[in-house]
Amino acid sequence: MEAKEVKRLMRNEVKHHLSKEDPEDLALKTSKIHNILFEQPEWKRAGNVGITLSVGREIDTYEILARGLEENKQMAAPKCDPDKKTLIFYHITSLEQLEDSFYGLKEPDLLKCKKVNEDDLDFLLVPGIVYSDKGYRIGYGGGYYDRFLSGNPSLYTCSLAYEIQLRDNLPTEEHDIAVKSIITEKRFIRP
Ligand SMILES: Nc1nc2c(c(=O)[nH]1)N(C=O)[C@@H](CNc1ccc(C(=O)N[C@@H](CCC(=O)O)C(=O)O)cc1)CN2
Ligand SMILES: Nc1ncnc2c1ncn2[C@@H]1O[C@H](COP(=O)(O)OP(=O)(O)OP(=O)(O)O)[C@@H](O)[C@H]1O
Repeated sequence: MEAKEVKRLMRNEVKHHLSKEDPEDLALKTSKIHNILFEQPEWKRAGNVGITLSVGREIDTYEILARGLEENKQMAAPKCDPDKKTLIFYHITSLEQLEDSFYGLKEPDLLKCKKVNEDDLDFLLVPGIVYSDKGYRIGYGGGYYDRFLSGNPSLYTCSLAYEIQLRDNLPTEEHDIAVKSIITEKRFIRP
């Protein structure tokens, strides 16, 4: 089977698994993950953080946004260009600067936000559905983050995941770029 097909199956399997989990259980795990994140030296040092706005069973990032703003960090969220499959980050200081976008996503409203210089980001939270302890990940299949990271190779990257999202032997393709760290409710993984 081709890597693409295996990725599709694994994505669906983990999504299904997540949909069966008890929301209260997940919320407890989320708070453990947040606490580990906020203790991380890279987070503490970061002045300019890129995050997505979580939807559905993704690990909550709204609390991360709030915490970052409290800690006087510049927080930035991406706007997708669905044709080119690229991401452009914009500074956000309030939820009022967000609007509903395609695919059920919340994205910055360009009329209300300033564009971020990619080189200024120093900490990027990378979303995904399935992860390996080598730092490889499977996302929604847009290739948005692989493309973004290939242009920003030295950026510090971190993914948040429940243990049940980890799998051994993820298929990898030439373009896949591993994240530098993964935080689960049980551990800090630095591949
Ligand atoms: N909360 C959140 N925001 C995020 C991401 C994310 O994973 N989570 N992304 C992480 O990258 C980007 C959005 N990723 C996307 C990836 C694919 C499609 C999409 O159009 N999917 C097609 C089917 C794709 C396919 O299977 O070929 C569709 O459903 O029509 C949309 C958004 C940026 N924002
Ligand atoms: N750096 C890149 N340059 C060109 N095409 C790319 C690049 N990275 C990924 N792609 C294309 O994007 C498609 C989707 O990639 P992949 O399945 O790895 O996405 P994903 O990691 O699940 O999604 P995302 O990064 O949006 O979370 C691939 O088929 C690939 O052709």
